[in-house]
Amino acid sequence: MTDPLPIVLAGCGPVGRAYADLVTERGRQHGLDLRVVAVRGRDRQRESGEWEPLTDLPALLERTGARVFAQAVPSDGGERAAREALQALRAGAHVVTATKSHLLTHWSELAAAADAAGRSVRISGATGAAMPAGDLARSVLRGFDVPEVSGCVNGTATFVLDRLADGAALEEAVADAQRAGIAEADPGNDLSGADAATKFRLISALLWGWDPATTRVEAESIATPLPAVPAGHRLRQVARAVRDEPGSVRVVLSPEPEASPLGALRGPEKAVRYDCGDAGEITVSGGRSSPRGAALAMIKDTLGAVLEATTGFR
Ligand SMILES: NC(=O)C1=CN([C@@H]2O[C@H](COP(=O)(O)OP(=O)(O)OC[C@H]3O[C@@H](n4cnc5c(N)ncnc54)[C@H](OP(=O)(O)O)[C@@H]3O)[C@@H](O)[C@H]2O)C=CC1
Ligand SMILES: N[C@@H](CC=O)C(=O)O
Repeated sequence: MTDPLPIVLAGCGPVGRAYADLVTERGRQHGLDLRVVAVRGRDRQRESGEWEPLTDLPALLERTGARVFAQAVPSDGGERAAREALQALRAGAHVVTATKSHLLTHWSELAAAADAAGRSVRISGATGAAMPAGDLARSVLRGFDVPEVSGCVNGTATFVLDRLADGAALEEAVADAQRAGIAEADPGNDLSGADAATKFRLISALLWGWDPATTRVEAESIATPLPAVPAGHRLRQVARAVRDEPGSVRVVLSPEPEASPLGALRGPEKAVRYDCGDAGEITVSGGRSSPRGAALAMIKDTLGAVLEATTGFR
């Protein structure tokens, strides 16, 4: 077993709690002594015992000797997520995040801070929960010269489209997705394609170095009545980016053959298909779309950040 590896965790909602519950046990399986030494909420934090008022993050990171800063705070565009991730990198901690919004706005700044500090930013939890689509884009397909990537990365959309095809009303299908813990409390970004576009802006950044802040999005919303679908096909919310059309992500409702990787998805399943040119097509699918799935993705990233000598987003 290694020396203790202290972790400061921001966010104790469903994802943060599942991460805190599992990270020590999963670390031990790999010979690492991972310990969450402090948890931070909106206005409060807990080091040991009682919750206390929130203090300055850099001082907390220094006092605890944190090696990892794990983020599972709302993807609501607030400036605090970006500020704290930058503070953590400058303090010498790796950043592992399921939070998406600051990655869209501060990608370049985070990459520069991570490279300067020799630390990683790992974002699997933000690019499809437990499905390792981000890992393929980040490192696994290196050298394959990928010209195109497409996929269904919003579990709510796949679930809702199938329920609508079976005759359910939109409100009923969305309520079912919320009860199943897939749809957000405000499902607007799930239905409009904005969440799928966000994940593809991040995947394209990992794959081709595009800056998510300047990536343009065109997205088609799920709304009834749905377009007609040929026999043997299922309607899917498909996100797509093409290497030779830099800085552009499209999300469309597309009929996919039932036997194809995207048409065959069921419930909240997700899949990403990488066209790898001469290496052929590679599709990754599955992985739980849930708070526990996102927490496990963060744990995988924590182990990767600590065990692998990479810096920045790659
Ligand atoms: N749920 C899922 O399946 C998935 C979620 N994600 C992402 O994971 C993140 C966490 O999601 P979830 O666990 O549902 O939690 P929430 O997004 O509901 O966040 C709740 C936690 O964040 C804390 N919080 C609220 N505002 C801030 C802030 N400004 N700074 C720091 N902490 C804050 C709250 O503190 P307090 O307790 O004090 O109120 C609470 O502990 C989100 O960004 C989400 O998009 C990613 C993939 C899948
Ligand atoms: N609401 C999202 C959850 C994860 O990002 C989805 O439906 O995929």
